[in-house]
Amino acid sequence: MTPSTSDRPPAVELCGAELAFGERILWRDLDLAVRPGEFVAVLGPNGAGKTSLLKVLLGQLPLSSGTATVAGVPAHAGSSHVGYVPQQKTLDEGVPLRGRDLVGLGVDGHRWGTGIRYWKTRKAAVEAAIAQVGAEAYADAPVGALSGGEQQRLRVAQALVGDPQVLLCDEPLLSLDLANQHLVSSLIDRRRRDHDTAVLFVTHEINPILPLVDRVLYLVDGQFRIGTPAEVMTSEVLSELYRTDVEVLEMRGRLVVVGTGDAIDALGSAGGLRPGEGVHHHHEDH
Ligand SMILES: Nc1ncnc2c1ncn2[C@@H]1O[C@H](COP(=O)(O)OP(=O)(O)OP(=O)(O)O)[C@@H](O)[C@H]1O
Repeated sequence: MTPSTSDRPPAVELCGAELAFGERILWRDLDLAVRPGEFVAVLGPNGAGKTSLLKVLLGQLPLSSGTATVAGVPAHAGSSHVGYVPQQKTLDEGVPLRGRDLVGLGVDGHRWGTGIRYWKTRKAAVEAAIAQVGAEAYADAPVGALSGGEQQRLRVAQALVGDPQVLLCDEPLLSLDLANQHLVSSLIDRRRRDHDTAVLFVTHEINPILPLVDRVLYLVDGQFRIGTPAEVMTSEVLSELYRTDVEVLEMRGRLVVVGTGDAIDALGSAGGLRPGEGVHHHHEDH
């Protein structure tokens, strides 16, 4: 980290944050300051409140107490400083959108004036975002005809088109093959390195992004830990969080977590690892 990075205000800041639904507290006393350009992985089992955390930062869910600040202002819906990359979902063949139309949906042009000037700036921003993800070759194809990986690259472009200071990613690698997982995560990594965009990356599987992760926020049943992967992804810390014996094994640069009761165990211990598997909690589609 350069000194100039630490001098700047955090890209995302949660202070004493609590989120509860009725009696049920998802998390409380959460303090987290994400630096510009920092890559934070948000991990935890189903229902821990990972997606809800992103919703708070997107201004779609209010905190029960505490504050959430994004790019220096309270989290609010429609912020042009925030880009959002959702899960990969296959778009129907019949969807009458071209790649560049999908990217254009990410434009929030109120900053760009009106009339001709608006359209010129908009077009340039869409082109730049398409170039950032290397999608020029299929930007004019109907999105329904594109592969899952190509669609997901366009969704990253859609998230980048507004030149965000913060990128919120909700399992963006889900159902992508290994090559596309690598491609999409490299795009996100390059964005934060080139533009100092902070990244919050919700995932059930840390291995595909492990080399990129600066810090981990691990949420389990109201408890959480924040630290580097080496600090958090240990048998001791995860056993404390899950309140049961959990073992973290390192195998050829990948982490395997055994004992959480999640499907992670089946993947980690039954029959050995296949490529692309590792720390992998059970996942249901939303
Ligand atoms: N608006 C709401 N009202 C009541 N309960 C909610 C609401 N939104 C989410 N929840 C509950 O909060 C819990 C956390 O949901 P969330 O989607 O944040 O979990 P998650 O960690 O992202 O889980 P997953 O890994 O399954 O995606 C869930 O039990 C969910 O049912």
